[in-house]
Amino acid sequence: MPGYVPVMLDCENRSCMVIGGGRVAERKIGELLVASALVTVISPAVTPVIRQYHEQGKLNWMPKMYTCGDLEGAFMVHAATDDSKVNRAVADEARARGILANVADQPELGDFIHPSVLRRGRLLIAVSASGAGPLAARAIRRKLEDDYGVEYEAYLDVLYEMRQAIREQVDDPESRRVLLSKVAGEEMFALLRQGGFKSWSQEEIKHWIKNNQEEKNADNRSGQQTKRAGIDTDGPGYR
Ligand SMILES: C[C@@]1(CC(=O)O)C2=NC(=C\c3[nH]c(c(CCC(=O)O)c3CC(=O)O)Cc3[nH]c(c(CC(=O)O)c3CCC(=O)O)/C=C3\N/C(=C\2)[C@@H](CCC(=O)O)[C@]3(C)CC(=O)O)/[C@H]1CCC(=O)O
Ligand SMILES: NC(=O)c1ccc[n+]([C@@H]2O[C@H](COP(=O)([O-])OP(=O)(O)OC[C@H]3O[C@@H](n4cnc5c(N)ncnc54)[C@H](O)[C@@H]3O)[C@@H](O)[C@H]2O)c1
Repeated sequence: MPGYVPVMLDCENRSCMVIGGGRVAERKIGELLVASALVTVISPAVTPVIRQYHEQGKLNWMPKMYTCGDLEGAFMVHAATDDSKVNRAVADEARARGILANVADQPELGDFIHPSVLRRGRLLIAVSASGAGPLAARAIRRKLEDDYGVEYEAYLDVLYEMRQAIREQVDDPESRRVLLSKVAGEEMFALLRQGGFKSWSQEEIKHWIKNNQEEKNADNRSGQQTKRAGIDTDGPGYR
C-alpha cells in the first residue's frame, strides 16, 4: 500500500477550482474558504449554500459545464461532479498542467485525499484511513471530539502568545528550549484550566518567564536537576 505524505497546505489567496456544485463540492469548498483560498466553482447547478457564498462574494461561481481549458492558472482543483468521465477529464487536464487534484469518486486519479477534520481554533486534528473508509475516519474524529473540547481553542491561543514572548525575550537557546517545553506541558494545561483559559497579559507572561528562568538558574546553582515544572502559584501577580 503506498502511503500518503501528511501536509498542511497554505492556500491563502491561491486559485482553487471546484468542478461540480453538489454536497461533496460544498464540503470541500467549506475547507477552502476557512483557509482563505480564492475559490472558483464551475457547475451548471449548485447547492443553496454554495449559491449563498457566491452572492456574498465569498467565491466565484461560473454556471456552466466543465470544458477542457477551464483549469488554466489554478493552483489546485477538486473534481466533484457526479459524472465519472467528467471527473476523469478534470484529473487529466490537472495532471497535464501540473495542478494539484482531488478526485471525489476516483481518488487514485488525483494527488491527494481529504482527512476527516476536527478544528479547535489553532488546533487541527486530521484523521485519515488512507482510502480504506472515510466513514471510519469520521467515526474516529467524532471520538476525538470528546477528548479535545472547545477549551483547546483558548488554550492554544494562550500558548501561541507565550511562545511569541519566549522567542522575543529569551536569547539563550537552552533556556528557551526548557521554557517552550514547559509551556507545552501538562502542568501548564492544568494551570490554564484553573484560570478558565483566560488569556494572559504581556506582564503576566513576562512574570512567568522570569519566575521559571529564575527557578532554572536556582536549580543549576544548587546542582540539582529541575525538580518540578516551575509553576509557582504563590507569588504576587501570578495565577
Ligand atoms: C473524511 C471525508 C473528508 C471530506 O470529504 O472532506 C471523506 N469522505 C467523507 C465522507 C463520505 N465519503 C463517502 C460518503 C458516503 C458514504 C455512504 O453513504 O455510503 C461520505 C459521507 C457523507 O458524504 O456524508 C463515500 C466516498 N468517499 C470516497 C468515495 C470514493 C472512493 O473511495 O472510491 C466514496 C464512495 C462514493 C460513491 O461512489 O458513493 C472517497 C474519499 N472520501 C474521502 C474523505 C477520501 C478518503 C479519506 C480517508 O480514507 O481517510 C476520499 C478517498 C477522497 C476525497 O474525497 O478526498 C468525509 C467525512 C467528513 C467528516 O464528516 O468528518
Ligand atoms: N469524496 C467524498 O467524500 C464523496 C462522498 C460521497 C460521494 N462522493 C462522490 O462524489 C461525487 C459527487 O457527489 P455529490 O453528492 O456532490 O453529487 P451531486 O449530484 O450532489 O452533485 C453533482 C454536481 O456536479 C455538477 N455537474 C454535473 N456534471 C457537470 C459537468 N459536466 N461540469 C460541471 N459540473 C457538473 C452538478 O450540477 C452537481 O452540482 C459522486 O461521484 C459521488 O459518488 C464522494
